[in-house]
Amino acid sequence: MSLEKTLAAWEGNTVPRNVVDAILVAAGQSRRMGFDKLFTPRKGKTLLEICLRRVLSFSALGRLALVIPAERFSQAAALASRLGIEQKTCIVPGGRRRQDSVYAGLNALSEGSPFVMVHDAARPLVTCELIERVWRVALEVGAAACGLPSRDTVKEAESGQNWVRRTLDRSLLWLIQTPQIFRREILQKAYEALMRDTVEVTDDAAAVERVGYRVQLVPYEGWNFKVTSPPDWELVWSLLERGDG
Ligand SMILES: Nc1ccn([C@@H]2O[C@H](COP(=O)(O)OP(=O)(O)OP(=O)(O)O)[C@@H](O)[C@H]2O)c(=O)n1
Ligand SMILES: C[C@](O)(CO)[C@H](O)COP(=O)(O)O
Repeated sequence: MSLEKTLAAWEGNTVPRNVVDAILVAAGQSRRMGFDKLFTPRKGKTLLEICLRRVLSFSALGRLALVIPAERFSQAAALASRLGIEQKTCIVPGGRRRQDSVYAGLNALSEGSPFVMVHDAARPLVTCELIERVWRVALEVGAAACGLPSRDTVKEAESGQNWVRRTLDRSLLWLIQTPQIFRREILQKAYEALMRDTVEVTDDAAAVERVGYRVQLVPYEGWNFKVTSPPDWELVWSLLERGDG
């Protein structure tokens, strides 16, 4: 569906279909966790499956690039088949850095829907409502990222040391998360430049910012943390098992 038709459908309160392609990055090495946090099952479920099901509940979803470690191909293919999403899904081997994995996903989805969402599979508590909120903003302004306004005081330290250099104005600081949604051409341009310039970024919005686009932040206070180290593993499963996540 074209951008114009998408906007018209949205204004007419019809939920448009197939307008946001998604890149779900799941090709990290889980070094801080110490075991593969996305593919290791607990009571028969993996965080990857939980996250994927939540992304699939977004009704505007088009195609999906599932970016995984190459050696997990058969597991990912079995999951896609169990969920009945083989037609809409490309399973893509990831790269060394997160940005290489996103770029691999983007290339696999070339010439698709007018918007592309990037989401970390390591944030399995994402909800359909959150994705919709981010998308509404992206639809309006072209580039949107979910985040949490800082609730703590944030200090900058001396490089490599624990001495405080200064205290930052926290009213301006956000902790950035995914999902992040962009007009396709914006993300494409940003990633082409990133790869050409051999620059490293830690999120997709940073790639977009550096080629001159403005990204609007979407505040979210719900659970959407990145499952990174062992305490997060316990927390995420207890939230899921209690039905709170
Ligand atoms: N080369 C990479 C690195 C990260 N990711 C994905 O990007 C998300 C955010 O990364 P993080 O949770 O920090 O995962 P890891 O890279 O696996 O963690 P670590 O740095 O501890 O190894 C995760 O869904 C991860 O699978 C990826 O697809 N490809
Ligand atoms: C994209 C991200 O989730 C934003 O918080 C985060 O930066 C990814 O972390 P990584 O350490 O770069 O994998």
